[in-house]
Amino acid sequence: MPELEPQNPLLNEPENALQQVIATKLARAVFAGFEAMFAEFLNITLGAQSRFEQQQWQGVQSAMRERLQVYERQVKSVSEAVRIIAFQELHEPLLWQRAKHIYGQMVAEHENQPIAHTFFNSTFGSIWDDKKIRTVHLFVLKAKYRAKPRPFDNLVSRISLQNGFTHAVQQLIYRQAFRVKFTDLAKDIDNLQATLRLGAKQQCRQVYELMNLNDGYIEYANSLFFRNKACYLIGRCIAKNGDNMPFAIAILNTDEGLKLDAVMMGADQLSLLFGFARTYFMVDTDQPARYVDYLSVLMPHKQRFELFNAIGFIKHAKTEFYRYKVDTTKNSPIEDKYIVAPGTPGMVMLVFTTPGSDYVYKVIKDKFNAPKTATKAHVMAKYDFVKQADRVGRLVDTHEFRYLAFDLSRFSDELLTQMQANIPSCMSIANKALVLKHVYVERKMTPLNLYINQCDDNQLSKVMHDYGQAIKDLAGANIFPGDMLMKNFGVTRWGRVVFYDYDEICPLTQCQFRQLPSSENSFDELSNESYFDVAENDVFPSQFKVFFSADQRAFNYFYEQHNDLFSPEFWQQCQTQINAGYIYDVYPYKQSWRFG
Ligand SMILES: Nc1ncnc2c1ncn2[C@@H]1O[C@H](COP(=O)(O)OP(=O)(O)OP(=O)(O)O)[C@@H](O)[C@H]1O
Repeated sequence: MPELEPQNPLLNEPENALQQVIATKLARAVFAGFEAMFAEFLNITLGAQSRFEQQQWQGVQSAMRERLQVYERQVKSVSEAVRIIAFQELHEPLLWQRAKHIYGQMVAEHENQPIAHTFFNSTFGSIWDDKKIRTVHLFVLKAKYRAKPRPFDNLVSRISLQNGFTHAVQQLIYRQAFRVKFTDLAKDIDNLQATLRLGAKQQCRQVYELMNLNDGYIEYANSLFFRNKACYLIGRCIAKNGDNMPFAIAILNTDEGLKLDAVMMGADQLSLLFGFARTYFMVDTDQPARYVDYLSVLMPHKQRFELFNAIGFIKHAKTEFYRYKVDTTKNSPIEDKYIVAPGTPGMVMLVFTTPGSDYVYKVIKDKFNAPKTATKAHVMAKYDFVKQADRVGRLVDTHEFRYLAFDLSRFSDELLTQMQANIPSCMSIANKALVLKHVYVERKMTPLNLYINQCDDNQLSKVMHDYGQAIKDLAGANIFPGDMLMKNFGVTRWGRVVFYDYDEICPLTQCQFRQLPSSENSFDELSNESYFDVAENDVFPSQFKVFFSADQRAFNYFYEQHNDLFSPEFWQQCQTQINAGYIYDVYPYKQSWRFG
């Protein structure tokens, strides 16, 4: 056990010897919980390769859900232990300050110190009333809690180009050990090396020249990245002068065997793979923070919290997000105020952002506008459902925060008025801070209903194609958005359509898709009352046309490409496949990038 620093003023009082003993036990319990959490998380992750090799696609989905439960389960178990250990001193702030200090020393040299810090914060948060939590009890903002980038040399391997680029590419693939064989490795390697050469020629001249001179090397991450039905080999081609081109090679396990399917090159293409609407990767490493450092080198514009999130450390990602939020607010001009998010105001959510921010904040309203009848708990359950779902690149990831503090001076008057009217029970103002008791944070996009106003014909056709494809991808993943109006979808900076309004979302298999019965009496159809019985889960695809009532041009493009969505048969067929256990292929790269 590390010695406590004598200079700590808290520890100089002899009468506190007992508290010191208890604090040490607390710290040890939290540390043991952290290690147990990490081991359990890792064990699930370690199974990813086997599941991939055996094509256990249902198992992939359930492992993903299972892994999402690990952290909270361990926090719960530790907090139960801690309640016994701390007994009547459980809510003694000084005890926790001591425990934090001891814990800080215990994990000072730990490989995963940043995540261990977050675990302490979570345990503390699960015991204390959120209102009483002060940053002095947490590892959050101070510079000393922020991990500096560390070397990642032991996470990667390098292959010299001295025997030629093609040889190095061969080596890169030969070194990957799988139980399943490649169907046509020679062809795959040929495709891969030709595509990498072309990519380097277009994106990174220095790398291209050295490929031709057999100079430089290929570097790759020793751990593979698994997600859904694919596995990714990630690395970069590096020229002698340090210029480099990152890549991610997609490997599929088809019925005929393994196959290299595509390669993404350059930070922008890799970003698509690590996008915020995708499920988390399984990366079998016990050094996740260093992996984040490595990924930051490959994708410098991705924030650390996005990368922690991408590899499944979603709770620690929240700590990192909080730091990012505080820093960006501090560094942004004072005029960059919080305003109501552009677009159609929600009936359920109050949504705000700043013009310069990449994020929106969503708070559930105290009362929902008609015709919404759900409850707060119901809406939260829907957001939870999405968190557990395979988001297939079409559902924005959300991060749930409690008691998130904002700088009050940054709120526009209009937004404050709206907040006071719509979310009074969820906000409190103290001194210079506005605190939200519960808020979701998600990536900002351009709402589709606004996006189409700026589109020329070509862009409109493209985005309508992707809108329909988004609905189809979701259907394939057993998700029915419920409300498919354009205002509920956003367009990313890559032009991808992603859904973000979750209060009516549900499993596709729970819906009943029906043909609209034709009326025997022509007056029936004009009546305001339904002329046939409608159950709560009935859906009439022919009525989806109303989503476009405001824009005939958009409807025409949509209908041209996706008229199957207007018939019940399309949806029923999806249901049959889902019920038969089929899992659709969803590629995080363009069809045209596939090797074929
Ligand atoms: N991720 C996002 N990026 C940009 N704008 C967003 C985002 N999420 C929501 N908005 C904006 O906020 C509005 C309301 O959000 P959302 O649809 O989630 O709320 P809601 O109350 O559930 O809506 P509804 O009334 O349709 O149920 C959207 O119409 C859009 O203009």
